Amino acid sequence: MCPSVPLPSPCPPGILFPYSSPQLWGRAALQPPVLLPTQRRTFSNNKILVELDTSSGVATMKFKSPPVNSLSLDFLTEFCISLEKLENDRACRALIITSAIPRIFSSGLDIMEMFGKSTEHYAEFWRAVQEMWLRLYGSSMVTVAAINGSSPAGGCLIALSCDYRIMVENPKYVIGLNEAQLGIVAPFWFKDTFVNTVGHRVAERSLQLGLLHPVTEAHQIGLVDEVVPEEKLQEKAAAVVAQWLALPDHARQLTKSMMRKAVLDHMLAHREEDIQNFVKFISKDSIQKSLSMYMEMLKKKKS
Ligand SMILES: CCCCC/C=C\CCCC/C=C/C(=O)SCCNC(=O)CCNC(=O)[C@H](O)C(C)(C)COP(=O)(O)OP(=O)(O)OC[C@H]1O[C@@H](n2cnc3c(N)ncnc32)[C@H](O)[C@@H]1OP(=O)(O)O
Repeated sequence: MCPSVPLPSPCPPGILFPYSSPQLWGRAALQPPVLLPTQRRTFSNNKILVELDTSSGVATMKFKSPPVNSLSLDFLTEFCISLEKLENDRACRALIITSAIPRIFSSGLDIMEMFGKSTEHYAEFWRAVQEMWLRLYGSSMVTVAAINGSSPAGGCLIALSCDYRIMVENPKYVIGLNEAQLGIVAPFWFKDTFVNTVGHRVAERSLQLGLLHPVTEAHQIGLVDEVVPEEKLQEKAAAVVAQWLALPDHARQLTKSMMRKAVLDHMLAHREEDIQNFVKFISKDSIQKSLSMYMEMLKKKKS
């Protein structure tokens, strides 16, 4: 597996020698020595911007879907395509997810995708939500959420699915699984992801009350790992990634898989049933009414 490569000393600049240091362990290190003409690769669509620094193996993904980065079917599709590209890119070992929209990380699932649509549409939408979670929670990359704004429900799920969460210190920002406040229910795999992060008791109370936690409280309950001033966010995220990348990828990845496997397997085993449950639940008149009232409330809040 591990080729023994004679290392010149010092290494010529711009040339990557596999296994030369812990920082080079992993997918990037499995490649033969290569010249690095450019160190940055960028790809973008109208919802998401991704920049991969091929020298460090770290990609930064920025959500840029105004007004609030809501997770529409289009957004989820672009998100999954971006994740797949990075996962299959041997030069990429870590991903930082953040937002380009001021004050909002993501407003969660796009409520309009769950309102007044056909059962076929609900099924397609829910499959896309599942796919996003399966890819992110099951990612072999180091994943860090750099949360620079509010992050309710599906937005919180994205953060929870990462390996580490850093949130900007701002009394106006909130994060949590607030589904109960909308008159809907977080599905079992949202709940499992939450429980795996904050523990059963905290999750039970927070979910039943549909709480959106201010940043300091989110830190206290372990929903976010660190709180930093806005201007330190990217620097902190890079430092955390460097710490996690200092370990050999295979050991970290196998450990991650061991910790998350039961929850991922459970969802995969019940995927079709979960879609049917979602479609049945969301199509109910009472649920449609709750969503409609919630959207009204959001609009009234503005005026
Ligand atoms: C028992 C079996 C169960 C099986 C499973 C069944 C159940 C289903 C589970 C579904 C899980 C759902 C997960 C979700 O993610 S639901 C979405 C939850 N999200 C929210 O509650 C956030 C709502 N939004 C806000 O609180 C605020 O908008 C804000 C994000 C804090 C931003 O505030 P602000 O900057 O003041 O902006 P506005 O409120 O003025 O919003 C701007 C426009 O964006 C629209 N908007 C906001 N959020 C959403 C959204 N999530 N989806 C769609 N649209 C959204 C808002 O209405 C404004 O639109 P307008 O300009 O046209 O008025």
